[in-house]
Amino acid sequence: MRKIINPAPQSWGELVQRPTKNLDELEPGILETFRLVQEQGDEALLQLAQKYDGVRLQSLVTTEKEIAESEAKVPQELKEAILQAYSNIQLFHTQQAEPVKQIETMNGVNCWRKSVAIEKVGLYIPGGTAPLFSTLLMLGVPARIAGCKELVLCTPPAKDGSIHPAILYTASLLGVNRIVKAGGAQAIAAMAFGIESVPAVHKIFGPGNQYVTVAKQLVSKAGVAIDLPAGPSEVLVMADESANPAFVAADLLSQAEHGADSQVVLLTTSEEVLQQVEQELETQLRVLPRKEFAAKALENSLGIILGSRQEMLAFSNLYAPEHLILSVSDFEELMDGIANAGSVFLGHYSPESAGDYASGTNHTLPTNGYARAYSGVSLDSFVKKITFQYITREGLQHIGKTIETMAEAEGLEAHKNAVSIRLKELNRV
Ligand SMILES: NC(=O)c1ccc[n+]([C@@H]2O[C@H](COP(=O)([O-])OP(=O)(O)OC[C@H]3O[C@@H](n4cnc5c(N)ncnc54)[C@H](O)[C@@H]3O)[C@@H](O)[C@H]2O)c1
Ligand SMILES: N[C@H](CO)Cc1c[nH]c[nH+]1
Ligand SMILES: [Zn+2]
Repeated sequence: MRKIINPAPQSWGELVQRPTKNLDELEPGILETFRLVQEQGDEALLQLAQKYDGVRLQSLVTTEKEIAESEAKVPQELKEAILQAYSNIQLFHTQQAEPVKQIETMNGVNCWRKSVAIEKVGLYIPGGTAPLFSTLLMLGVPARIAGCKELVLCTPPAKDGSIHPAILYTASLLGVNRIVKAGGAQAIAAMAFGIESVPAVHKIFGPGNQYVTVAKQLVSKAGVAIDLPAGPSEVLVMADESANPAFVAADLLSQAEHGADSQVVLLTTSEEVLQQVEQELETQLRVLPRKEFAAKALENSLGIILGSRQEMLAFSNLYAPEHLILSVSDFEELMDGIANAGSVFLGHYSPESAGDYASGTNHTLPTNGYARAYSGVSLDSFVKKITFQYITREGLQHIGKTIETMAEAEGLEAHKNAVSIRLKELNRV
């Protein structure tokens, strides 16, 4: 972790840059993958599974038999945990449904807006280095609440060609329609363009590594909707003297272990806290199974001492972290000043892992500073909001002149006439 003491505000812009490769560097390789998928369909996915996942697949689509057999491979304790998380995520996301509210803007002019499900959605579930079945809950539960009809899932296969049983078990709970053994940019291309084994979808969801995230951004330029750029995980912790260094280190490592390209940031006003957290990082890292990933991510990470709580808040807002933990006393004082963050964890007993798995909030969140403008996945992500209007005869007489005047001023005579022709008829009656 790079240690920085009281950096001048002019240098903050550079400090908030993430260690990930930029779009220009990744784009040529990913466009080549798109070309292969568009030209060769299934065959390209089979070849790329061999190249990137080290597996020679017989078939891309998971069979009913594989799905049925997975049930017995998931321990009872894990099934119960998945069901508990499912229930909390369902409760939290169900509350996001907007009631249809009809507004009469003028007498007889009635307007309303209704959420209508996106029919075909593609769910990318990361699996390159860990089988993130929790992500399937985060995407599948709101998709089902919204009423999406067709759920297509893509996830990279293991070396033996299988999909992790917990992913298959969760997919069964959600009634996923098709489970495809494909990861990376090729999976995103397949869901965007459609190939023999993978139907084209209307919107692609889900987090992933840099390749997956850039691939999603590129298909969105080609007209397929995506949820948001949700790339390598990150967390920023603000810690004061009240923080427990062991808790802070554990939270930092929880996101560092996702991958070498993750970044974690500690902001503190106390040199002593920074030292203690560094010691804890060393101790906890030693016994971590994924220490290679975490150690690499820590090399790209920052420990920054700032002059005040307000400075910490200002830096955090500029950084716009995916996850923000306020490990400070009186977090209430800072809370309202948060302008940019994907998801916020308050106090000393709200570990980030709670949001990753089971508290109910969504863990598919904007990274790389996109939290300045994007929200994480929610029920809204799975619907279009369609507006309706019903204007009565009386209503048209009230609003007609306004429309005619504006249309005329824009020089759009046909627009004006669509009103005038009706008003003439109404005035005859
Ligand atoms: N922001 C969020 O909401 C969120 C949520 C969960 C996970 N994540 C992130 O998702 C990521 C998961 O990454 P992962 O790698 O474990 O799984 P992944 O499924 O995202 O990526 C694996 C695929 O990447 C492709 N790939 C690997 N190396 C490649 C290369 N050199 N060139 C081209 N393609 C290559 C392969 O096709 C492979 O199947 C992590 O970075 C994690 O932090 C983010
Ligand atoms: N922290 C990840 C989002 O950045 C989500 C996740 C899934 N499993 C564990 N963590
Ligand atoms: Zn996580």
